Amino acid sequence: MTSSPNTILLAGCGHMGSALLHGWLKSKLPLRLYVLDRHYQPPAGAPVTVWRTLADIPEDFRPDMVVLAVKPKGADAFLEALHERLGRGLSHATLLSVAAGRSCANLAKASGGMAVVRAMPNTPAAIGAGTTGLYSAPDVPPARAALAAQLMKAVGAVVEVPHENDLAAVTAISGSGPAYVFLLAELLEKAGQHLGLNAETAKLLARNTVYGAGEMLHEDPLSAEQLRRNVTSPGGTTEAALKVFMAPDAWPATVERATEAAAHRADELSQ
Ligand SMILES: NC(=O)c1ccc[n+]([C@@H]2O[C@H](COP(=O)([O-])OP(=O)(O)OC[C@H]3O[C@@H](n4cnc5c(N)ncnc54)[C@H](O)[C@@H]3O)[C@@H](O)[C@H]2O)c1
Ligand code: PRO
Repeated sequence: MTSSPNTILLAGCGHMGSALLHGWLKSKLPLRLYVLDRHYQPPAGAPVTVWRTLADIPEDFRPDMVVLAVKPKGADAFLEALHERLGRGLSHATLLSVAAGRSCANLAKASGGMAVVRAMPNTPAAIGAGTTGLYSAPDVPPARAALAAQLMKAVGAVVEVPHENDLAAVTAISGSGPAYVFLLAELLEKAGQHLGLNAETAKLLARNTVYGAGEMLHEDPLSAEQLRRNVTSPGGTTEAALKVFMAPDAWPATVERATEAAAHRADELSQ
Protein backbone atom coordinates (compact mmCIF):
# COMPACT_ATOMS: atom_id res chain seq x y z
CA MET A 1 0.00 0.00 0.00
CA THR A 2 1.45 3.42 -0.91
CA SER A 3 0.82 6.23 1.60
CA SER A 4 -0.54 9.55 0.34
CA PRO A 5 2.08 12.31 0.14
CA ASN A 6 2.56 14.55 3.16
CA THR A 7 2.74 18.29 2.56
CA ILE A 8 5.91 19.75 4.07
CA LEU A 9 6.69 23.43 4.47
CA LEU A 10 10.43 23.96 5.04
CA ALA A 11 10.76 27.38 6.68
CA GLY A 12 14.37 28.50 6.25
CA CYS A 13 16.58 26.85 3.64
CA GLY A 14 20.13 27.90 4.55
CA HIS A 15 22.93 25.53 5.61
CA MET A 16 20.77 23.12 7.59
CA GLY A 17 17.49 23.49 5.74
CA SER A 18 19.06 22.89 2.32
CA ALA A 19 20.90 19.79 3.62
CA LEU A 20 17.54 18.39 4.73
CA LEU A 21 15.76 19.35 1.53
CA HIS A 22 18.39 17.74 -0.70
CA GLY A 23 18.13 14.52 1.34
CA TRP A 24 14.35 14.50 0.90
CA LEU A 25 14.67 15.14 -2.83
CA LYS A 26 17.01 12.13 -3.12
CA SER A 27 14.83 9.91 -0.92
CA LYS A 28 11.84 7.94 -2.13
CA LEU A 29 9.62 9.53 0.52
CA PRO A 30 6.26 10.60 -0.95
CA LEU A 31 6.32 14.33 -0.12
CA ARG A 32 4.89 17.55 -1.49
CA LEU A 33 7.67 20.03 -0.81
CA TYR A 34 7.32 23.77 -0.24
CA VAL A 35 10.17 26.06 0.82
CA LEU A 36 10.04 29.49 2.34
CA ASP A 37 13.38 31.25 2.05
CA ARG A 38 14.50 34.70 0.98
CA HIS A 39 17.41 33.46 -1.14
CA TYR A 40 17.37 29.67 -1.73
CA GLN A 41 17.63 28.52 -5.37
CA PRO A 42 16.49 24.91 -5.89
CA PRO A 43 18.33 22.57 -8.30
CA ALA A 44 16.93 22.89 -11.84
CA GLY A 45 13.77 20.85 -12.26
CA ALA A 46 13.48 19.91 -8.56
CA PRO A 47 9.87 19.17 -7.59
CA VAL A 48 9.67 21.93 -5.00
CA THR A 49 7.74 25.20 -4.77
CA VAL A 50 9.75 28.12 -3.39
CA TRP A 51 8.20 31.16 -1.73
CA ARG A 52 10.28 34.18 -0.74
CA THR A 53 8.14 35.77 1.97
CA LEU A 54 5.24 34.78 4.21
CA ALA A 55 2.98 36.96 2.09
CA ASP A 56 3.65 34.63 -0.90
CA ILE A 57 2.07 31.64 0.91
CA PRO A 58 -1.57 31.16 -0.13
CA GLU A 59 -3.85 31.74 2.85
CA ASP A 60 -5.57 28.39 2.26
CA PHE A 61 -2.26 26.45 2.41
CA ARG A 62 -2.62 23.41 4.69
CA PRO A 63 0.74 21.78 5.54
CA ASP A 64 0.97 18.49 7.44
CA MET A 65 4.34 19.47 8.84
CA VAL A 66 6.25 22.73 9.16
CA VAL A 67 10.02 22.20 9.42
CA LEU A 68 11.52 25.19 11.18
CA ALA A 69 15.11 25.89 10.12
CA VAL A 70 15.54 29.62 10.75
CA LYS A 71 18.03 30.94 13.33
CA PRO A 72 16.92 30.37 16.96
CA LYS A 73 16.88 34.11 17.68
CA GLY A 74 14.20 34.80 15.07
CA ALA A 75 12.25 31.56 15.58
CA ASP A 76 9.47 32.82 17.88
CA ALA A 77 8.79 35.97 15.83
CA PHE A 78 8.77 33.89 12.66
CA LEU A 79 6.24 31.42 14.08
CA GLU A 80 4.01 34.23 15.33
CA ALA A 81 4.01 35.71 11.81
CA LEU A 82 3.34 32.28 10.24
CA HIS A 83 0.44 31.75 12.61
CA GLU A 84 -0.92 35.18 11.72
CA ARG A 85 -0.65 34.30 8.01
CA LEU A 86 -2.14 30.78 8.08
CA GLY A 87 -4.26 30.80 11.26
CA ARG A 88 -6.50 27.70 11.14
CA GLY A 89 -4.36 26.35 8.31
CA LEU A 90 -1.85 25.34 10.98
CA SER A 91 -4.36 23.64 13.27
CA HIS A 92 -3.60 20.12 11.98
CA ALA A 93 0.06 20.70 11.26
CA THR A 94 2.96 19.44 13.39
CA LEU A 95 6.07 21.54 13.92
CA LEU A 96 9.47 19.89 13.43
CA SER A 97 12.07 22.34 14.72
CA VAL A 98 15.83 22.07 14.23
CA ALA A 99 16.46 25.38 16.03
CA ALA A 100 19.09 24.98 18.74
CA GLY A 101 17.78 25.57 22.23
CA ARG A 102 14.21 26.65 21.43
CA SER A 103 12.05 24.50 23.71
CA CYS A 104 8.81 22.71 22.81
CA ALA A 105 7.01 25.05 25.23
CA ASN A 106 8.46 28.22 23.56
CA LEU A 107 7.69 26.93 20.09
CA ALA A 108 4.17 25.73 20.90
CA LYS A 109 3.34 29.12 22.42
CA ALA A 110 4.74 31.14 19.50
CA SER A 111 2.99 28.95 16.90
CA GLY A 112 -0.45 29.21 18.47
CA GLY A 113 -0.37 25.72 19.99
CA MET A 114 1.24 23.41 17.42
CA ALA A 115 2.43 19.98 18.59
CA VAL A 116 6.23 20.09 18.47
CA VAL A 117 8.97 17.62 17.55
CA ARG A 118 12.51 18.87 18.11
CA ALA A 119 15.45 17.61 16.08
CA MET A 120 19.12 18.42 16.45
CA PRO A 121 20.86 17.39 13.19
CA ASN A 122 24.35 18.29 11.99
CA THR A 123 25.80 19.51 8.69
CA PRO A 124 27.13 16.12 7.43
CA ALA A 125 23.42 15.68 6.65
CA ALA A 126 24.39 17.50 3.43
CA ILE A 127 26.15 14.30 2.24
CA GLY A 128 23.66 11.87 3.82
CA ALA A 129 25.98 11.26 6.79
CA GLY A 130 24.11 13.33 9.35
CA THR A 131 23.46 12.49 12.98
CA THR A 132 20.21 13.67 14.53
CA GLY A 133 18.85 13.61 18.07
CA LEU A 134 15.04 13.64 18.10
CA TYR A 135 12.48 14.37 20.80
CA SER A 136 8.69 14.41 20.37
CA ALA A 137 6.46 16.25 22.85
CA PRO A 138 3.76 14.03 24.41
CA ASP A 139 0.93 15.65 22.37
CA VAL A 140 2.49 14.75 18.99
CA PRO A 141 0.34 12.15 17.17
CA PRO A 142 2.35 8.91 16.65
CA ALA A 143 2.02 9.09 12.84
CA ARG A 144 3.55 12.59 12.87
CA ALA A 145 6.38 11.52 15.21
CA ALA A 146 7.06 8.69 12.74
CA LEU A 147 7.03 11.16 9.81
CA ALA A 148 9.53 13.40 11.63
CA ALA A 149 11.82 10.40 12.18
CA GLN A 150 11.52 9.42 8.48
CA LEU A 151 12.40 12.96 7.39
CA MET A 152 15.52 12.99 9.52
CA LYS A 153 16.52 9.41 8.55
CA ALA A 154 16.59 10.60 4.93
CA VAL A 155 19.83 12.47 5.80
CA GLY A 156 21.56 10.04 8.18
CA ALA A 157 21.34 8.32 11.56
CA VAL A 158 18.62 9.20 14.08
CA VAL A 159 18.71 8.71 17.84
CA GLU A 160 15.46 9.32 19.71
CA VAL A 161 16.06 10.76 23.20
CA PRO A 162 13.61 10.22 26.06
CA HIS A 163 13.88 13.70 27.66
CA GLU A 164 13.79 17.11 26.00
CA ASN A 165 16.73 18.19 28.21
CA ASP A 166 18.90 15.54 26.50
CA LEU A 167 18.91 17.74 23.38
CA ALA A 168 21.34 20.18 25.02
CA ALA A 169 23.86 17.33 25.29
CA VAL A 170 23.08 16.15 21.74
CA THR A 171 23.75 19.71 20.52
CA ALA A 172 27.07 19.82 22.39
CA ILE A 173 28.28 16.45 21.05
CA SER A 174 26.91 15.88 17.53
CA GLY A 175 25.13 19.16 16.58
CA SER A 176 28.24 21.29 17.08
CA GLY A 177 30.61 18.30 16.80
CA PRO A 178 31.51 18.64 13.12
CA ALA A 179 33.01 22.06 13.93
CA TYR A 180 35.35 20.45 16.47
CA VAL A 181 36.50 17.91 13.88
CA PHE A 182 36.95 20.64 11.24
CA LEU A 183 39.01 22.58 13.79
CA LEU A 184 41.24 19.54 14.27
CA ALA A 185 41.74 19.36 10.49
CA GLU A 186 42.57 23.09 10.41
CA LEU A 187 45.11 22.75 13.22
CA LEU A 188 46.74 19.62 11.76
CA GLU A 189 47.10 21.45 8.44
CA LYS A 190 48.80 24.41 10.15
CA ALA A 191 51.01 22.06 12.18
CA GLY A 192 52.10 20.29 8.98
CA GLN A 193 53.21 23.62 7.54
CA HIS A 194 54.97 24.48 10.81
CA LEU A 195 56.92 21.21 10.44
CA GLY A 196 58.07 22.26 6.97
CA LEU A 197 55.51 20.73 4.54
CA ASN A 198 54.15 22.86 1.71
CA ALA A 199 50.56 24.12 2.14
CA GLU A 200 49.00 21.76 -0.40
CA THR A 201 50.66 18.66 1.07
CA ALA A 202 49.76 19.66 4.64
CA LYS A 203 46.13 20.18 3.59
CA LEU A 204 45.89 16.80 1.85
CA LEU A 205 47.48 14.94 4.78
CA ALA A 206 45.24 16.61 7.37
CA ARG A 207 41.94 16.25 5.50
CA ASN A 208 42.52 12.72 4.29
CA THR A 209 43.60 11.58 7.74
CA VAL A 210 40.40 12.91 9.33
CA TYR A 211 38.41 11.30 6.50
CA GLY A 212 40.16 7.92 6.82
CA ALA A 213 39.90 7.86 10.62
CA GLY A 214 36.19 8.80 10.33
CA GLU A 215 35.61 5.95 7.88
CA MET A 216 37.32 3.50 10.27
CA LEU A 217 35.14 4.69 13.14
CA HIS A 218 32.13 4.11 10.88
CA GLU A 219 33.16 0.72 9.45
CA ASP A 220 35.26 -0.98 12.14
CA PRO A 221 33.50 -2.48 15.19
CA LEU A 222 36.55 -1.83 17.40
CA SER A 223 36.14 0.87 20.04
CA ALA A 224 37.61 4.32 19.41
CA GLU A 225 40.02 3.61 22.25
CA GLN A 226 41.25 0.35 20.64
CA LEU A 227 41.62 2.01 17.22
CA ARG A 228 43.77 4.65 18.93
CA ARG A 229 45.87 1.98 20.71
CA ASN A 230 46.44 0.23 17.35
CA VAL A 231 48.21 3.36 16.06
CA THR A 232 50.34 3.74 19.18
CA SER A 233 53.61 1.77 19.25
CA PRO A 234 55.23 1.59 22.68
CA GLY A 235 57.95 4.22 22.84
CA GLY A 236 57.03 5.47 19.37
CA THR A 237 55.95 8.73 17.72
CA THR A 238 52.22 8.56 18.48
CA GLU A 239 52.90 7.93 22.14
CA ALA A 240 55.07 11.05 22.19
CA ALA A 241 52.18 13.12 20.79
CA LEU A 242 49.51 11.48 22.95
CA LYS A 243 51.49 12.25 26.11
CA VAL A 244 50.86 15.90 25.24
CA PHE A 245 47.22 15.53 24.12
CA MET A 246 46.21 13.23 26.98
CA ALA A 247 47.78 15.16 29.87
CA PRO A 248 44.95 15.66 32.39
CA ASP A 249 44.78 19.42 31.76
CA ALA A 250 44.93 18.98 27.94
CA TRP A 251 42.26 17.23 25.81
CA PRO A 252 40.43 15.30 28.56
CA ALA A 253 39.72 18.54 30.45
CA THR A 254 39.34 20.77 27.38
CA VAL A 255 36.79 18.56 25.62
CA GLU A 256 34.76 18.32 28.82
CA ARG A 257 34.84 22.11 29.36
CA ALA A 258 34.05 22.91 25.72
CA THR A 259 31.06 20.56 25.50
CA GLU A 260 29.77 21.83 28.85
CA ALA A 261 29.95 25.37 27.42
CA ALA A 262 27.93 24.29 24.35
CA ALA A 263 25.31 22.49 26.45
CA HIS A 264 25.08 25.50 28.77
CA ARG A 265 24.56 27.80 25.78
CA ALA A 266 21.78 25.50 24.49
CA ASP A 267 20.10 25.84 27.90
CA GLU A 268 20.50 29.64 27.80
CA LEU A 269 18.92 29.80 24.32
CA SER A 270 15.84 28.02 25.69
CA GLN A 271 15.12 30.79 28.24
N1 LIG B 1 24.28 24.94 10.84
C1 LIG B 1 24.33 23.92 11.69
O1 LIG B 1 25.36 23.24 11.85
C2 LIG B 1 23.09 23.53 12.45
C3 LIG B 1 23.03 22.26 13.07
C4 LIG B 1 21.88 21.92 13.77
C5 LIG B 1 20.83 22.82 13.88
N2 LIG B 1 20.93 24.04 13.29
C6 LIG B 1 19.82 24.98 13.42
O2 LIG B 1 19.31 25.21 12.12
C7 LIG B 1 18.75 26.51 12.07
C8 LIG B 1 19.24 27.21 10.81
O3 LIG B 1 20.64 27.33 10.89
P1 LIG B 1 21.50 27.55 9.56
O4 LIG B 1 22.91 27.37 9.93
O5 LIG B 1 20.91 26.75 8.44
O6 LIG B 1 21.17 29.10 9.29
P2 LIG B 1 21.14 29.87 7.90
O7 LIG B 1 21.25 31.33 8.25
O8 LIG B 1 22.12 29.26 6.96
O9 LIG B 1 19.67 29.59 7.32
C9 LIG B 1 18.50 30.26 7.73
C10 LIG B 1 17.70 30.60 6.49
O10 LIG B 1 16.42 31.08 6.89
C11 LIG B 1 16.02 32.07 5.97
N3 LIG B 1 15.01 32.92 6.64
C12 LIG B 1 15.01 33.33 7.94
N4 LIG B 1 13.90 34.06 8.20
C13 LIG B 1 13.19 34.09 7.04
C14 LIG B 1 11.94 34.69 6.67
N5 LIG B 1 11.22 35.38 7.55
N6 LIG B 1 11.51 34.53 5.41
C15 LIG B 1 12.24 33.82 4.51
N7 LIG B 1 13.44 33.23 4.80
C16 LIG B 1 13.89 33.36 6.05
C17 LIG B 1 17.30 32.81 5.61
O11 LIG B 1 17.18 33.41 4.31
C18 LIG B 1 18.34 31.67 5.62
O12 LIG B 1 18.54 31.14 4.31
C19 LIG B 1 19.16 27.22 13.36
O13 LIG B 1 18.03 27.32 14.21
C20 LIG B 1 20.20 26.32 13.96
O14 LIG B 1 20.16 26.33 15.38
C21 LIG B 1 22.02 24.41 12.56
N1 PRO C 1 25.13 24.96 14.89
C1 PRO C 1 24.16 25.59 15.78
C2 PRO C 1 24.86 26.55 16.72
O1 PRO C 1 26.06 26.74 16.62
C3 PRO C 1 23.52 24.47 16.51
C4 PRO C 1 24.45 23.32 16.45
C5 PRO C 1 25.37 23.58 15.31
O2 PRO C 1 24.19 27.13 17.58
